[in-house]
Amino acid sequence: MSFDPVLRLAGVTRVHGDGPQAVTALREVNLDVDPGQLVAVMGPSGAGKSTLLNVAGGLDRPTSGSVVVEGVTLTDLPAAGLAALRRRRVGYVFQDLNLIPSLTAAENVMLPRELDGIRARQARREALEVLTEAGVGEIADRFPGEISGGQRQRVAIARALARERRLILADEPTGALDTPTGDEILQLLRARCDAGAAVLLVTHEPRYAAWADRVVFLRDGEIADSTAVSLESAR
Ligand SMILES: Nc1ncnc2c1ncn2[C@@H]1O[C@H](COP(=O)(O)OP(=O)(O)OP(=O)(O)O)[C@@H](O)[C@H]1O
Repeated sequence: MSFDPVLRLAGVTRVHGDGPQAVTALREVNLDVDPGQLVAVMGPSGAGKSTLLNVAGGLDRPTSGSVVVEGVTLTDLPAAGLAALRRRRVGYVFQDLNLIPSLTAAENVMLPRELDGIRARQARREALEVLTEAGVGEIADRFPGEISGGQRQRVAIARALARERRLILADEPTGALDTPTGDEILQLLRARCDAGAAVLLVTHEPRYAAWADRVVFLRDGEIADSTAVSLESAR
């Protein structure tokens, strides 16, 4: 197993827009996330948390600085290479979930694998496995409109965790879930971490940050503080 960071941000600055409207969402951010580490990102609204996640996963490009995922510098990759790397190595859970309404839960989970040329049967087997792990195996053949909000959230988590994605990026994955369900989602992320993945989790909830190994506080696009968590008893 390699001990290099799964994710390395070096001197990352992201300016949205230009001229007088320009907003510096990230300013010279340096951040490493090692295999097995869960890093929580906290900070006030507008601090740059979502921008940080988008840049880390190659959905957005930094204005300057570099982003390296498992030794590959995203900023050097052409668009096609970047898309393939995102599908294979990076799992996302977005606030708005982004499930495709015309596909069943299993098909939503299978889609990125099939885009990578994996046969449907194998992709379905993997999807059922990870949906079961996320506690929603029984609704695999239902459409997003036919399941509850909490179940949709678990399907989105399952999609992010499918196969050996090594970098999981989660933006408020517990959303409006009740506390027990939110705790279960955190348990799933934590288990993936313990199996060697790196997780970057944006959360406003201190109770969820307690599951992290480290909490990074962003303020005005800068890392204002970075604290190791040793609250084993809080989990
Ligand atoms: N596409 C964009 N164009 C212009 N400005 C943007 C864009 N995306 C984000 N911003 C600005 O960049 C700053 C950081 O936004 P970001 O969404 O990263 O913050 P956040 O910490 O995730 O906020 P929240 O907790 O409210 O989701 C904000 O000032 C925001 O208005």
